Amino acid sequence: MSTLLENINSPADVKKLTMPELKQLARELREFIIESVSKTGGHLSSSLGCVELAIAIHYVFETPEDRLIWDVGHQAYAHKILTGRRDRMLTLRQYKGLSGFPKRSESPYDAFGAGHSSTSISAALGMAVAARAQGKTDRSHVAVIGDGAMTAGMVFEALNCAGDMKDIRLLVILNDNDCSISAPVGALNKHFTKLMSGRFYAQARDIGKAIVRPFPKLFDLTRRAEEYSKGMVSPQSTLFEEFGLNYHGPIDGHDLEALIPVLQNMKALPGPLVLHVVTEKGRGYEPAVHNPTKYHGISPFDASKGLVSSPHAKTYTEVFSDFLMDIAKEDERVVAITPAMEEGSGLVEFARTYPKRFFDVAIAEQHAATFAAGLAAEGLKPICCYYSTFSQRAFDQIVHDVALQNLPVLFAMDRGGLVGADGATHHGSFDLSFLRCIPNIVIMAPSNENDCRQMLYTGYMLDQPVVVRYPRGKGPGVPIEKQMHAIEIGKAVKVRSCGAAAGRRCAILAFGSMVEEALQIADEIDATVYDMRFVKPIDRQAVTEAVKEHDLVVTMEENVVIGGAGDACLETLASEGIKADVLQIGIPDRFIEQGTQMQLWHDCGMNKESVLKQIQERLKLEQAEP
Ligand SMILES: Cc1ncc(C[n+]2csc(CCOP(=O)(O)OP(=O)(O)O)c2C)c(N)n1
Ligand SMILES: CC(=O)[C@@H](O)[C@H](O)COP(=O)(O)O
Ligand SMILES: [Mg+2]
Repeated sequence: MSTLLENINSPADVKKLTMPELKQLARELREFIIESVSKTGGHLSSSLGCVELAIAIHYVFETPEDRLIWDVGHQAYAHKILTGRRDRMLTLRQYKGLSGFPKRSESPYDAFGAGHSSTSISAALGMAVAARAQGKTDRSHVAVIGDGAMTAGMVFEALNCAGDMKDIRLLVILNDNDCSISAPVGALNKHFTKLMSGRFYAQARDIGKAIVRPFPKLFDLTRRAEEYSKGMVSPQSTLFEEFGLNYHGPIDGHDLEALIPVLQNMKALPGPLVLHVVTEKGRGYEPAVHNPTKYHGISPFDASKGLVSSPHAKTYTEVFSDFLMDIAKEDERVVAITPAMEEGSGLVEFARTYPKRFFDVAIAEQHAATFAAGLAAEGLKPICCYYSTFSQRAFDQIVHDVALQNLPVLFAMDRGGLVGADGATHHGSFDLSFLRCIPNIVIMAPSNENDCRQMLYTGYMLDQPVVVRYPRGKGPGVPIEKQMHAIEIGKAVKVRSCGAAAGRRCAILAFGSMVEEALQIADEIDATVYDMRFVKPIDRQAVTEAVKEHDLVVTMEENVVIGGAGDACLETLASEGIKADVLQIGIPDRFIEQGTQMQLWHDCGMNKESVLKQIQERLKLEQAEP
């Protein structure tokens, strides 16, 4: 039987539908998303919550001419499906497939790329100002942003700027599902909760329906919409109004009969506007409604059974989590900070056991670093947990507030390297480069689970800023010593020596996640391998020794080559006046898309076979030289 969804190839097809058909479309979209994400994995709960929003926006606005921006972009699956990408949804987040986020190069309907949160209002404002400058006075600019994403400082920078501009066409849709990845935190959430009080919510629905027909002339419409908004807002002023934006809502974000007329009316209004919609994360899939956090970002699963967890070797995140629990028990000065990544960073048990020593500061990476600096300045032992990619936001705070004052903040830097399906926006490709240049910081990169634990302990013991950087997922599975001990700072370990009979001698200086692969390569060509352990301070002795005793030195790291750990080796050699043949393996100077970690290593020339080939070519070349 042919379904409505099968005949939707663009928003123009959505516009032709009647209200009952639009409702039917919402049901079909949900079924499709559940079925499709169960095969590909992805951000299920958030996308299920945005089905009606996507339908209503495409029904009312003239996308792609009207600009639509999804904040973070993890909730945009319905948008992707409605804008001609239904047939490719099974390639979502796969190598060379559809991105899990909106992406300008993927579709003209993706007005702005995303992945990191809280950028949508700034970008939409920029577009609105550009439209004004170009005389495109009819063009609308819509930013859809979640209650979680609203907590980031950047949003307030954007609102501060927007509220002062009355002659632009900007509509911010606050998609409030009372949930970030974890439970929402902070004062802003309380403000939203107040606005969601039942009385105003009910009123909004009625008004939304009341103004659906007949459409009044523009002037009347504007006046009525203004009155309507005044009637809807709570007696106390909303934060948005204080910023100078015209606030409407809250309304039911699953009620197409309310959403569509309200959006139609707001489309006609000038100036910066906010529409507050209330949605349910995971809507339509009971396990996700019941546990939206668990179903926020998921691997493929059996939709009939839901997610089933199976026993597995410890991930680096779990190793960190165990360390944190052990050290927190010993030292009550230990506190942990996360910018909204409690689950992903392995902090659930700590938060439950030590609620007063746990700080989810919402999506506020910058604040997290300076907050940690303040805690450290007063003698606490803050452990600040970042995903590498999100720590990019905190660069100045790490430099100016932590490192410059040499404060003992331990940064647990998770997801260092290529993360897989989230792709270009989420790879932890740059941290070694941008952290290594900061004075006072010690940077360690474990090559296995036990080193990770001991390095975290070493970092905790030091009286200065420390980064322990580890990858997403599992390590090689070595036994983990319960006993913790500090390791020698700046000391590499030679983990394999090439045999006396080796011809052209090769040494691999490997960092973190690349050590295991370096050992496999070394077995094939009989090479020496150093587990460098420290990116800063680099083990100068190991680097010079490797060069003196070998014909070729190879550096291997899961970071961009530019400015990375390999460059630290080259700088050492240059400062000693030593010339050497060094082959640098790492992430090349381009953005890497999504795929499995293995596919991406291959793509970057970092997998075993490609590295072997590069080494062999270099060794042959050397041999050929007189
Ligand atoms: C800068 C940054 N920090 C952290 C994240 C991880 N992250 C992705 S979605 C999300 C929660 C967003 O909550 P909300 O905006 O309310 O969207 P919902 O999933 O509830 O629809 C977080 C913390 C991110 N994408 N970007
Ligand atoms: C959308 C977003 O930024 C997060 O949900 C991210 O996808 C989580 O990644 P992990 O799966 O590595 O925790
Ligand atoms: Mg939310």
